[in-house]
Amino acid sequence: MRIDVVTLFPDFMRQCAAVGVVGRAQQRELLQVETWNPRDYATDNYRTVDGRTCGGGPGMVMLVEPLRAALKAVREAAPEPVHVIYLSPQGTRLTQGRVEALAKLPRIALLCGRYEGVDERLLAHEVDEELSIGDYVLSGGELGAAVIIDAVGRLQDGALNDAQSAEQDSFSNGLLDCPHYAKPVHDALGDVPEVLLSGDHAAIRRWRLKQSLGRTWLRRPDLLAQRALDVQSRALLDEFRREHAQ
Ligand SMILES: CN1CCN(C(=O)c2nonc2N)CC1
Repeated sequence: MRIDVVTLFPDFMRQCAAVGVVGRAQQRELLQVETWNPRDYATDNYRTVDGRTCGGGPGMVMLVEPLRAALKAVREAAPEPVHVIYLSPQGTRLTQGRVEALAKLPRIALLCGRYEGVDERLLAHEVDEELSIGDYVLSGGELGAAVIIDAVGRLQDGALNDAQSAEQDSFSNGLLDCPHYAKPVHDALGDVPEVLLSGDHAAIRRWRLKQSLGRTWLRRPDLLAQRALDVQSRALLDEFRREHAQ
């Protein structure tokens, strides 16, 4: 998969994509991340990329032309069609389901706005999707782009080793993750739950599912409402609720 990032801070984005699982995915050529700076497509000697907002008011707006020229270069850089995403609080909230769909595409481009944002005409004609990483205001789209690069990059086949992919499965079923423990088994802070030391893999799977269901019920009931539970999950959640009520 190829991800092209249009950003005024290419070094920052390259560093974000160079570490950990995503960095390894790039080394293994499972993922390619390229950056494009709109300043390189500005038409004046000052490499201007922003202008005063029409109608007055504070702040500046990113100009159409440098971004349009940068996106043209992105599209021409490889043959596959590009799905262009603009990061913005006005976008659809990013979910794991959307991440999994994006991870299957051959290419995406991430447009990172700064200042007050991007001229609406550019968004209307060049952007396929607006996505938000949350209901808060950042200084630019780069952190949202980094989130997408990480979440999508780690899903590329071969990016995660077997142990890590287990962790991913526990969330991708729409539930919060279960608790995790490492050594020592007994610690001043408490003990590791007995079932995890039992070697009974069926019991461990049940315990982890029960904890995920219970945590989701307690912390994110909205996620649970979106999800049909099978007979076993319903029974495990009822058990958790009874124990929690005591
Ligand atoms: C112009 N710029 C404003 C700030 N911004 C965000 O707050 C944001 N991006 O993705 N989710 C978000 N929330 C990115 C775009």
